Amino acid sequence: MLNVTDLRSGYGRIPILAGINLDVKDGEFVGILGHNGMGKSTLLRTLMGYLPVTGGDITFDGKSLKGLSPTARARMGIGYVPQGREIFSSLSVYENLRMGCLMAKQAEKPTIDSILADFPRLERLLERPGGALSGGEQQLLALARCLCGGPKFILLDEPTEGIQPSIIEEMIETLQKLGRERSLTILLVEQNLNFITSLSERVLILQKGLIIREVPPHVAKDRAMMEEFVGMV
Ligand SMILES: Nc1ncnc2c1ncn2[C@@H]1O[C@H](COP(=O)(O)OP(=O)(O)OP(=O)(O)O)[C@@H](O)[C@H]1O
Repeated sequence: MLNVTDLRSGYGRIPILAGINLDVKDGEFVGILGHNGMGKSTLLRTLMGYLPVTGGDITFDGKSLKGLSPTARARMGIGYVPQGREIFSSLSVYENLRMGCLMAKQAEKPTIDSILADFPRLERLLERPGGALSGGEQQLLALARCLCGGPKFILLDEPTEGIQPSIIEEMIETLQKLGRERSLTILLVEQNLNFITSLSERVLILQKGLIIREVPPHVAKDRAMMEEFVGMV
């Protein structure tokens, strides 16, 4: 589905991604683990087209994404939930979901009804302004809004940041269910070991703009092994 070869990108003349190689197959959940500042968000922004590729290539379903706008990539079926959620805080939960449908030209009511069936917590908050939700509820809304666009592949940037543990568990269950029911493929970047290992079939370690190794989830789950092998925890 996604194939990334020797990908380079950065901000102006500052290089951040230094040659990323990565494959994500149809239906896979792949996690990328890395400390602050290692380039996780930069990778997702580059895959979505918000940052220019300065070297290498990205192909999605066999087509190169180079030079395509974020909107064109969204139309190809790539969804993006950025770090910090970026929901519309003055619009209600329902209006936020409508925006997700509008941007993707999806039929509104059936799409929202079907998404809400997987997000019972949001169903109780439909009239509330997005800005009046808790951090975890906003994260669920950002994910639900992204799903309104009908993506087949989702880029998820640190969904657990600043979120209480009970909602993290709910998010894990929701994503597992969505993966099964909607045959989604997910590339997730995170610092939360429990979240990433609960969801990912493979965990890749990103350090200084490079994927330095792949670890199976059972190794990533083991804090002592992670400390010893990767210097991560
Ligand atoms: N707009 C920007 N202009 C210049 N440098 C930036 C910009 N955004 C990020 N950087 C730098 O790029 C590097 C990688 O940042 P990035 O946000 O990709 O890291 P990250 O792994 O996602 O970290 P975090 O978990 O803190 O979000 C950092 O050194 C950061 O300071």
